Amino acid sequence: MDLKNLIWEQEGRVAIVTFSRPKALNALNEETFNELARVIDRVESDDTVGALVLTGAGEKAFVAGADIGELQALETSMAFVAKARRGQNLFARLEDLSKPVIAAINGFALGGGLELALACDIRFAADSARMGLPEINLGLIPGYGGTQRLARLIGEGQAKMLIFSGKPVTATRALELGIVENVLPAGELLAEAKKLAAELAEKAPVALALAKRAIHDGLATDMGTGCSLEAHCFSVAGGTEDCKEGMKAFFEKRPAQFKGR
Ligand SMILES: C/C=C/C(=O)SCCNC(=O)CCNC(=O)[C@H](O)C(C)(C)COP(=O)(O)OP(=O)(O)OC[C@H]1O[C@@H](n2cnc3c(N)ncnc32)[C@H](O)[C@@H]1OP(=O)(O)O
Repeated sequence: MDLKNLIWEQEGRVAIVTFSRPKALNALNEETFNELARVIDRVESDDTVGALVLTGAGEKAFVAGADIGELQALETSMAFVAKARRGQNLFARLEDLSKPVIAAINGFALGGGLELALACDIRFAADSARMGLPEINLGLIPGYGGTQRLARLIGEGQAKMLIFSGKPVTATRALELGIVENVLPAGELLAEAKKLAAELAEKAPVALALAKRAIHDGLATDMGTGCSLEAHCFSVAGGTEDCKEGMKAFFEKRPAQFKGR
């Protein structure tokens, strides 16, 4: 892909996208948002891609937030609303991808950078990484979904601790809080994230997409409605050729060959 602030690589069925704005610690500007939207379109539509890994260029930062220079240039309250909605809508599209998205947090994930990671399905962090929502120090609050996703992920009190204080936490503390699912030595982070992505990319694509849908949409509703949604996703998966192949492969004691239908 022809990109300036992102680097697109593909290894087998895994797409690896690296945020690369070295002079701004990979901060998210409008141009990067436009490119991320194109990447999301590509991942969703490209059947050769079964999973996506996001990471940051360099050792210092994953993504150090929204571009503060662009925020400083905003002059009206409606401009701030538009800025927030732009990021919220883009991250919602990332979260809505039918394929698994793994964040490999290689360094600072601050503000919009952590909000980006929170819109991913699974977060791996380097043991040297630090993450937080420091917008309060700029007289702002998180604006790309961070107040909503973090509170749902780690609970209201812990989310308030991070958002009110603006203080970053270490990767180890992030693991304790449930912000990340794994912490690894920095030198092993990307390899392990790609390894998991490759494993997930070989699963039955429709079943994996339905599991993601049932979990995500179920959390937005009550248990009864969520279980009803699960039953319908279960039935759709049950009607796929891949389900028939999976069960046939089990009895024939061989690996299943899933085709995504
Ligand atoms: C809705 C979402 C809102 C938001 O996300 S608001 C922004 C939230 N993020 C932050 O507040 C983090 C801002 N960055 C920092 O606090 C620091 O950076 C770090 C702690 C990450 C690293 O500090 P250090 O090691 O001293 O590096 P350095 O000199 O501050 O940064 C290197 C260059 O990167 C630029 N930069 C860093 N973060 C951003 C950013 N978020 N937007 C624009 N530029 C950024 C700096 O200005 C500087 O540039 P130069 O070398 O020209 O002085």
